[in-house]
Amino acid sequence: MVTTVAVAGARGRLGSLVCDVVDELPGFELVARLGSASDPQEGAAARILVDVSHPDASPAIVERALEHGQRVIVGTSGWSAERLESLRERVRMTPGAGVIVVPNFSLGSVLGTTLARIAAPYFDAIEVIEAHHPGKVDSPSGTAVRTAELMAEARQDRPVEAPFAEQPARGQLVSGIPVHSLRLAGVVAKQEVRFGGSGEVLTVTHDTHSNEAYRAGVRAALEAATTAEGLTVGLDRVLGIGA
Ligand SMILES: NC(=O)C1=CN([C@@H]2O[C@H](COP(=O)(O)OP(=O)(O)OC[C@H]3O[C@@H](n4cnc5c(N)ncnc54)[C@H](OP(=O)(O)O)[C@@H]3O)[C@@H](O)[C@H]2O)C=CC1
Ligand SMILES: O=C(O)C1=N[C@H](C(=O)O)C[C@H](O)C1
Repeated sequence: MVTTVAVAGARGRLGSLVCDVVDELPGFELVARLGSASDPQEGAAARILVDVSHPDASPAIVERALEHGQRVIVGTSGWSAERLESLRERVRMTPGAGVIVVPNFSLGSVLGTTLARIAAPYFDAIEVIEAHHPGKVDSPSGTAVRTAELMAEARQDRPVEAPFAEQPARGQLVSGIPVHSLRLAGVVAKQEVRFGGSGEVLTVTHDTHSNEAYRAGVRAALEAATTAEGLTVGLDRVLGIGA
């Protein structure tokens, strides 16, 4: 049986890669390439809706897909812990619904976040620096937000040291952890988590050099979406890393 797929944000940087992956994946068929001007009903018959659009548009796109009874993969940023909590409740109330939210489809990135989460309880000074291409519309990145939230959770919300955090140049506090965003020509995506200790600094760095880094994760999410039920968050969960 062929699994039909619609992609919201199909003409974007990530969307065009997702369309490529669907086209080359046996057993899947791309039936709708949706953009900001598409009729909301277009693609409603597809089994899976992949949302890789815009953080402001994503909640309504996901809600519509759930109303259509579609399985959903979300790659769009902006899904903070708070947004995910209401999505979890929405999915719980919808028998048979399956939603996979993947803040970052790159294996290296998700491993970097896992390592940062492991280190977080052992250092009281933590800062995140993320850099992206200048076309990125949001900051901080979804990956940085997710990493900060997971580190805070691993510390059982024991606050980090963030002296002078009220000064604008000290970054934006996410779950109490300062996050600094750079938007620079020449960069695709990069994240550093710096842990300050007594006489030492540990840095967990991940560099994305091209969108190809997302290909395997997109493929894994598509395969998982055919059977996934409930809300799954993170490529680590899709791949069973650290499970
Ligand atoms: N999870 C991950 O690994 C990754 C996530 N991302 C995230 O994915 C999102 C998209 O990034 P990127 O591809 O670089 O962005 P782009 O700006 O290149 O593409 C976004 C696309 O979304 C479309 N769009 C905007 N609003 C809507 C809407 N209401 N319905 C349908 N389509 C819409 C636009 O369509 P149109 O052209 O028709 O206006 C545009 O083509 C961002 O949130 C980004 O952070 C990016 C890379 C990796
Ligand atoms: O916009 C991007 O490019 C990316 N967005 C995601 C994010 O906000 O974390 C994932 C990756 O960093 C690339």
